[in-house]
Amino acid sequence: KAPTAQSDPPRVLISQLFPNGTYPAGQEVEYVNENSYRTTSEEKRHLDNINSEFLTDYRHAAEAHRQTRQWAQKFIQPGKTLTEVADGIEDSVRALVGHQGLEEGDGLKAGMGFPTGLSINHCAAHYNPNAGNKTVLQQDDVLKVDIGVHVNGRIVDSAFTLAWNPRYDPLLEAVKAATNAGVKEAGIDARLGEIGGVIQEVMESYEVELNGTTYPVKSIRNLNGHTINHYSIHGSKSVPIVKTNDQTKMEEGDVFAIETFGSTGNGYVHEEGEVSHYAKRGDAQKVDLRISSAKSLLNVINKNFGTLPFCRRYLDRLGQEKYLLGLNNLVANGIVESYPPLVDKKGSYTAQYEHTILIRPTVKEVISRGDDY
Ligand SMILES: O=S(=O)(c1cccs1)N(Cc1ccc(F)cc1)Cc1ncn[nH]1
Ligand SMILES: [Mn+2]
Ligand SMILES: [Mn+2]
Ligand SMILES: [Mn+2]
Repeated sequence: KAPTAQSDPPRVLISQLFPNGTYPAGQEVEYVNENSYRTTSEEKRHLDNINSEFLTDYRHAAEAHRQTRQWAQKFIQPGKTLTEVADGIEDSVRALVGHQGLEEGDGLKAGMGFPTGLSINHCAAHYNPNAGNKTVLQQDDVLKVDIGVHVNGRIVDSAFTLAWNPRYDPLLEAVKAATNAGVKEAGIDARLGEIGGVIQEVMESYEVELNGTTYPVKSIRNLNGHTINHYSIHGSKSVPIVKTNDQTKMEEGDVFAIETFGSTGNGYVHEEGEVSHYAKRGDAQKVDLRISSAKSLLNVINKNFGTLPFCRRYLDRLGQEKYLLGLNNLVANGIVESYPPLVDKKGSYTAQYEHTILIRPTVKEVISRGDDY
């Protein structure tokens, strides 16, 4: 008899839990003021209906995201290694969307949208444990869990923060509230700089006391939300998390990742440490590669990831060995972009919350909304 509930760890296909192929909608929020006509407009509803595959794939990926993260929120505890956490999350996502990603091209059908972000304390983003990493989660750590799930290239990019010492609660509350304020402000014709101002206002109304010193929570001013395109995790528009005079407006059909970061440090990150995250550039021009290992590696990247970001562990699981020289050559040639860890100052603590929202013709849909965040 087909299972009707998710297992622990999650291994039941989402498509099995929703057999008639209709997946749960995210949080749908009506547009307001001069855009309120869109709720009932025939033309806008038509535009929505001809986009039904897009919507189905997005809702499919979002349900896999929610079920994986709700398991992860219980599984992730001090004493676990980052490798165990990354493997647990990625095994679940791939099982739920039905693609292990081991045959050529399988990972392009559905699977991880990008490397699982597992960034600790002053590290805010783009950290994933490379092979041999022995890092064990500690009681006083602040861990950002940033999970990407895609179905047919429709990427859900959503993140949350875990901490086990209650002293960090105000930091996590600040960032959760700031992200929700940004999500609320978003909509058709919303100006990106204005959204940044709303986010910063909420974020910086909090403070956190650590070891007898009170720190104001700062928005990390050089991190931002972004548009998401088909098989592409970062599009042209960036959503600032501090006030700017960017008058660019959100438009019908856009997909945005609204992500905010709070910090007890400088409120500014720089690139530092060993790289795990890579992605083939969308605009990579043809280059005749001299190093054969670079040639064969580019082949593997094209067949398994396309322009989806990947990490070293994803190459390891495909059986690739001694690929670093080739990988660094692809980076040096501008064919592959590297994304080093992004860190604030040593000793500081950073937190992140992120949602993916669809600016649909008729309604704003917070596709990654769950009852957890
Ligand atoms: O910082 S980004 O590079 C960016 C690009 C333009 C505006 S923000 N980045 C996109 C990305 C890049 C590489 C990845 F492996 C995964 C994602 C934001 C992000 N990282 C995690 N979640 N969201
Ligand atoms: Mn498959
Ligand atoms: Mn993310
Ligand atoms: Mn993002």
